[in-house]
Amino acid sequence: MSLKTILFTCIIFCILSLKPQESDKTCIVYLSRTNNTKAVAEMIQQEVGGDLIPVELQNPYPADYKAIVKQVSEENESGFLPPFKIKLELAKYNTIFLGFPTWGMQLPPPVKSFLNDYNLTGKTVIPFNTHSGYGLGSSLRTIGKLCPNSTILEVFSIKGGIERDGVYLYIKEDRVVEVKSEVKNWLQKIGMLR
Ligand SMILES: Cc1cc2nc3c(=O)[nH]c(=O)nc-3n(C[C@H](O)[C@H](O)[C@H](O)COP(=O)(O)O)c2cc1C
Repeated sequence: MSLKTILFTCIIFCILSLKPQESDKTCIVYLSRTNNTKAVAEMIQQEVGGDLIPVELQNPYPADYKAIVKQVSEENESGFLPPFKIKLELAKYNTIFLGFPTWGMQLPPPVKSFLNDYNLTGKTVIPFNTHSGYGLGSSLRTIGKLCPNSTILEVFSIKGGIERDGVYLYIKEDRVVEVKSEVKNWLQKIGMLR
């Protein structure tokens, strides 16, 4: 083998080993009604890359706040899991950021559907959340129960809107800078920054 061929082989080998493998792929699955959780999802994507995957349902929730609160409460009571509009292709992702608002101090029913329908065994799940000031409720315990064979990293949770009081998107203008910095610190802490 000539020196040229050996050099060429070495260069190709180096390029291939630098290319991210299929199993290194990241996605950011998120549920968002008034775009606060979406804003955080986009900040995460800006820092770590990955595919943004919004949760879309076969039957969207009502626009009216009182009506959605009532429906969610009934679904939590009955254990109804709302079906997704399309089947997601998650096999290629090894790291899944999972974003959701707090609904009724619980994990929203569509996120329960997600964890029930998709097998996340062996994957790293990174939860993030927005709420109107009351925190995560029982969400994290439910995530732990529904993905017992995943590695779950530390959650990021921050105040978003207060739809009840007519405050929809709260993560905007000056608050974007603050939240971006908190997102970056969290990503650093959990070892997700390159
Ligand atoms: C049906 C429903 C129930 C909610 N329940 C709670 C709650 O229990 N605790 C809380 O802090 N916020 C609650 N919120 C407020 C949202 O968690 C908060 O506005 C969040 O930032 C919305 O995220 P989004 O803009 O991504 O939809 C609720 C909102 C809705 C629509």
